[in-house]
Amino acid sequence: MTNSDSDKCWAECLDVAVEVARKAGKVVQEAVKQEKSVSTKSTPTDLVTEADQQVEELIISTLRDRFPSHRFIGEESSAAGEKCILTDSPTWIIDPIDGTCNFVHSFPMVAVSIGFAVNKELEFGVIYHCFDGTLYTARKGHGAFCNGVRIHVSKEKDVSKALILTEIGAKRDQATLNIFSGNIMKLLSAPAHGVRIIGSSTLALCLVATGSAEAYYQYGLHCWDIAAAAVIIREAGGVVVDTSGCLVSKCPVSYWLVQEEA
Ligand SMILES: O=P(O)(O)O[C@H]1[C@H](O)[C@@H](O)[C@H](O)[C@H](O)[C@@H]1O
Ligand SMILES: [Mg+2]
Ligand SMILES: [Mg+2]
Repeated sequence: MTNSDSDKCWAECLDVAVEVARKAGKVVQEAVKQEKSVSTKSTPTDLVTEADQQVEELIISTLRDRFPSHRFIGEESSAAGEKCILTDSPTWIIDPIDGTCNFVHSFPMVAVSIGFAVNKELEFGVIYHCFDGTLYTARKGHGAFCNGVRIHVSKEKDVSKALILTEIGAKRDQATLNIFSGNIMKLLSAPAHGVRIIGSSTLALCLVATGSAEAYYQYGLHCWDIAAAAVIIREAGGVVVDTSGCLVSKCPVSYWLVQEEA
């Protein structure tokens, strides 16, 4: 496939991703009003609902019909035991409901996140805010957008003039809580203008991409939380780094314990 052919192809995939994200977002909008059947995964605070599973099934089946040769990595498929295998094949990396705890409580910070990688490089990301319909998109080399308007990260470099976003994640053991609270104390003593936890890593990362906050950090994020957002952050002029401060240049999925096919 020539460069211009693949360029056209991934552009078409992005259009389909936007269509599917909106469709899935509408299902979430309806589901949030219904009675929810809530269960837990890795810890008592790692919630999952039937809606998470149904929305992921809707996204993957729609995309698989359109692109039968593509591969899929989904949060709930992974929870059901499917291995996350990243190869050079076109791969969709999906978080059907990001902010499940918020969804359960009808707290209005819930998103559908669809990332897309080829040759282990992230090509584009789509994040749809299920409550207010805001759509964040970005394609490698083509900029990042919020509802079609170009977005850019904040220019602020001084932590004492920064608003920082983070998430605790699902672990609540004492060691994790000590690290988490210790980091917040350090930031508040900097003193950062503020630290915020909104309960959706993808929407938090989109707020960084729009310049509404200076940084986001979290230990233990999954690839489906960050795949789409990484493209949006980079195309908005930001960087994605690992805990040692090194740039995560390849697709984070290959970075995070994803067994590469032998
Ligand atoms: O499970 P979902 O898809 O809701 O994603 C959330 C993660 O589970 C949290 O660990 C993480 O802290 C973030 O809240 C992230 O949005
Ligand atoms: Mg998530
Ligand atoms: Mg999720």
